[in-house]
Amino acid sequence: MAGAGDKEEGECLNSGVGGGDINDDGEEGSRVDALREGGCGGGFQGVTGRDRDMAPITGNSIHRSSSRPQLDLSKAAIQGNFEEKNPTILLPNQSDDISHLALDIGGSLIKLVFFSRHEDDPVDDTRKKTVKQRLGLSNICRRSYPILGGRLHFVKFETHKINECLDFIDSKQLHRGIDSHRWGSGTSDSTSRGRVVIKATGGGAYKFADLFKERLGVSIEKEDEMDCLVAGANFLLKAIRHEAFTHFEGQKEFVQIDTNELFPYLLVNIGSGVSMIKVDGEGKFQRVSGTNVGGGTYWGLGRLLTKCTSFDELLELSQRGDNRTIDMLVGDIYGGMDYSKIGLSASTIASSFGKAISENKELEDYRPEDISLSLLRMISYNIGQISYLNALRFGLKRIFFGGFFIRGHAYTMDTISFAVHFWSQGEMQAMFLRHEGFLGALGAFMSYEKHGLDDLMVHQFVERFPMGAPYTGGKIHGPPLADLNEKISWMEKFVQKGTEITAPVPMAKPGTTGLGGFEVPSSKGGTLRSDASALNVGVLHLVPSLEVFPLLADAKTYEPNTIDLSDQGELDYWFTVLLEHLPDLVDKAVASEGGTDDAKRRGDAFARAFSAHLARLMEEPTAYGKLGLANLLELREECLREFQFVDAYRGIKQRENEASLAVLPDLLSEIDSMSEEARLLTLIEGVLAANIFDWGSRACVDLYHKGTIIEIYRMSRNKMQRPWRVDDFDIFKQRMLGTGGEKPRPHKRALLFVDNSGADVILGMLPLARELLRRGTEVVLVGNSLPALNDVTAMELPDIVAEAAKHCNILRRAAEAGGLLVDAMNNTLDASKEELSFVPLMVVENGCGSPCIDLRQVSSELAAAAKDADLIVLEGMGRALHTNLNTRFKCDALKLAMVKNQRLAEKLFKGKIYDCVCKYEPAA
Ligand SMILES: CC(C)(COP(=O)(O)O)[C@@H](O)C(=O)NCCC(=O)O
Ligand SMILES: [Mn+2]
Repeated sequence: MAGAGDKEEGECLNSGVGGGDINDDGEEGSRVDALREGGCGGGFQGVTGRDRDMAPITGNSIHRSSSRPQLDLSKAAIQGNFEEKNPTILLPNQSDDISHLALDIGGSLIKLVFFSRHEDDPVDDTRKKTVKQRLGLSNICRRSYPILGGRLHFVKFETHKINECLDFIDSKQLHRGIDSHRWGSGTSDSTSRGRVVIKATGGGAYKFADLFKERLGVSIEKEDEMDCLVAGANFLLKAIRHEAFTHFEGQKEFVQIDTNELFPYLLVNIGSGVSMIKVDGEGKFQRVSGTNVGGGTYWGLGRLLTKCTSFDELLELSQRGDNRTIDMLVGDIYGGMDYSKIGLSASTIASSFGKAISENKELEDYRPEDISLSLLRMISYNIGQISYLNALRFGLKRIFFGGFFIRGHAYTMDTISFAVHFWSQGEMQAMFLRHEGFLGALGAFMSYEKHGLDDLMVHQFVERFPMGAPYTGGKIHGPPLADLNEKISWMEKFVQKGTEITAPVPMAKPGTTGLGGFEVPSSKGGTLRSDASALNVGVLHLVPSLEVFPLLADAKTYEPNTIDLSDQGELDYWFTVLLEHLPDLVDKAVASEGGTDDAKRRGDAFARAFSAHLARLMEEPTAYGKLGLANLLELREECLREFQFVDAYRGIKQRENEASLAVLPDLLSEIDSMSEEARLLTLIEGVLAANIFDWGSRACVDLYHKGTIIEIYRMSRNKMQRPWRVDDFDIFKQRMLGTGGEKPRPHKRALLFVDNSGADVILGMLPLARELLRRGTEVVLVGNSLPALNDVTAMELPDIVAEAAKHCNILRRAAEAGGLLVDAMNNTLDASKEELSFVPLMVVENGCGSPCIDLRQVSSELAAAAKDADLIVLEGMGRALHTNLNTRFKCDALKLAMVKNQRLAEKLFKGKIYDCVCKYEPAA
């Protein structure tokens, strides 16, 4: 792996180049030693005191590896104990944002891909340290990954406004993060040293090279367009889960591509002209054909014939067109009849624009809308047909279409798909790519030598859809805005300027003619933006530490979402629920930030951003990839974070924690007075009853007005009545307590996925954890990495456990053994065997900030903890019902939740609100 052990020259410097935290990585020890001694040539001069104030070391001073981003090592200092094997090194001058960029400069659009890296928060988290030791994670650290985390941004500009693009690069200083020796030009000879080189492809890479030099002082290094297209397509198809989709008869469906079965395929890139490339592997391809009738033809002819001033306008016109007025149809020739013998319906186009020859009409007599549609159909069919023929020629079954001609336009895709389907008689599939226009730019980006991106896997990418990106009527999709104020003012402007994306356009199911294709576009309406791809592409977060949860019985077929939102009824319902929640959530969020004017402004911007997302998704539910309820709930949290609401339920969580901790001792002594059997039932009842504290449920929030936390908790417990709606308790009890006097062996390690703060975790899950500990099972509490609603986070859990441990020896000893009690920390790290004989209670973060959990992408901590686990307890609606209800695990799994939504109860269990679910499934 191109990581810490990279074999390139400048080896000793590599340790610095790869990242600031050299701690925890055994491999880096020698480099740290070198650093201490001021070794390794010039690279570490800043550390040893020589040239303390030296500017960032440039490529000139040392031959750098091109494999990783540069770090500014000036004033670097070892933090803490010098004797420690792998001390943390502080790099005070390291900017938190290192950027890299590549371009595809086409005839009409400039596509820009850039990478920004943010340093991790250097919080000295004692929990993490001990957990790493406990779980044997000490050798796992970011440094063993090929690259550090960061974000990949996709932006486009119109080529004739190239100055806007240059301004953008300049304002973000994107070209500063690059030098030819790091994100290598590949030509590391002396002539290129010190030169700032940007990789670019497309004709504009030649045409505008001087302008780039003049304006930004950078050299453009041209990359072959075909190489880039293929590299970009291969990357997307391997790295992004919901990238490729079919679009047939108005229905978009994502296709899961097995990377082992990706090749060969035909890549059809529709730009101004069209290239058809047979792709056989990584870097293995051949341009087998093409056609000069492409996007440029549509736009050029369209401009002449309709006087449209932009491509998007032309496409938009087609939405309202009827090509029958201008195209000669089979029916026109056959007196309104189908020519069914050869499979042609009366409405099949016999000759594009053919009617114009027999009618005594001038250009002005035709509606521009009809001309545009006729032209669009002509070109799309033609491309579809030639693609089919080429796929046939080489025996290829899959054809991927890319390029900005498509523009996420439903009708264009349907037309191409129809042609491929029709000619191949259903044998071949036309597929489209969500990042259709960025293939070249991505490929140019990939051509920087060994940035490690190509080593990453699908679970290490998280796509997010920030709203802080200027959107101006489908023309320019500008940069994501980092500055909060800018973001908010953009949101304000957005609302003033236009309501394009807040005015959803229903997608009517298209009428097909059965034999010969569609008569009119499937999605009509003047307000529909033709460039539907505007908000289809998010920011790609690269999180190298994410892993697939190892206990999934079948990771390949895993589907986190239980409810299918492709059902319109479900979608409408959940959209309404989320919109109804919004005012209350904004109030809570604003209050959590002190209710200041600034907080109110941010709250307003958040509400607008989230509503705009919902509107966009109403318009096209699959715009951001396959849509599930979990995505919607996470999107809400992401929007809050985007407008800097760190923890909207902070106050509520605190209040409920305090109230619950106060009654915990009484609950524990009540539990302790019971028989083993009664105790187990009471504990499970307790978890279910306490799951009622859910601020994401409208019904529950209404309930909270009716009593204190403790009153509601008591009421909920009193109402517990078996059998529950799903009741596997007896099977679980049998596994735990055995039958006929035979004691089963306790589980070795249990992972408890906790849910809400307050009573839920303190009076529900902690007592259950305590019981498991008492029985000799190690317990790992799995908490959220980031706040979501009133969920408890992994960061908050140690304090809660510490408070609870004051009243309970079992919890105290286990927490000590697990390194959760700060006072006991030092003892624990070098504790005697006797002290460690207690089974530990640990805390790990789950890697997400959502009320639900997608187990394809969890923290490395959780994945490591899972290796020895033989019991999983998933708690709450989000984690056990909305997601994972049907998930099978390699170990025993208990799913516990109270259903706090009437519709969900009906839908899933034919039950009613406040029903409980206790689903137990032994190892698959
Ligand atoms: C967001 C939630 C999944 C959180 O539930 P939890 O996981 O805390 O049990 C849940 O509150 C929910 O599905 N709410 C839906 C909205 C409503 O019923 O009002
Ligand atoms: Mn919750």
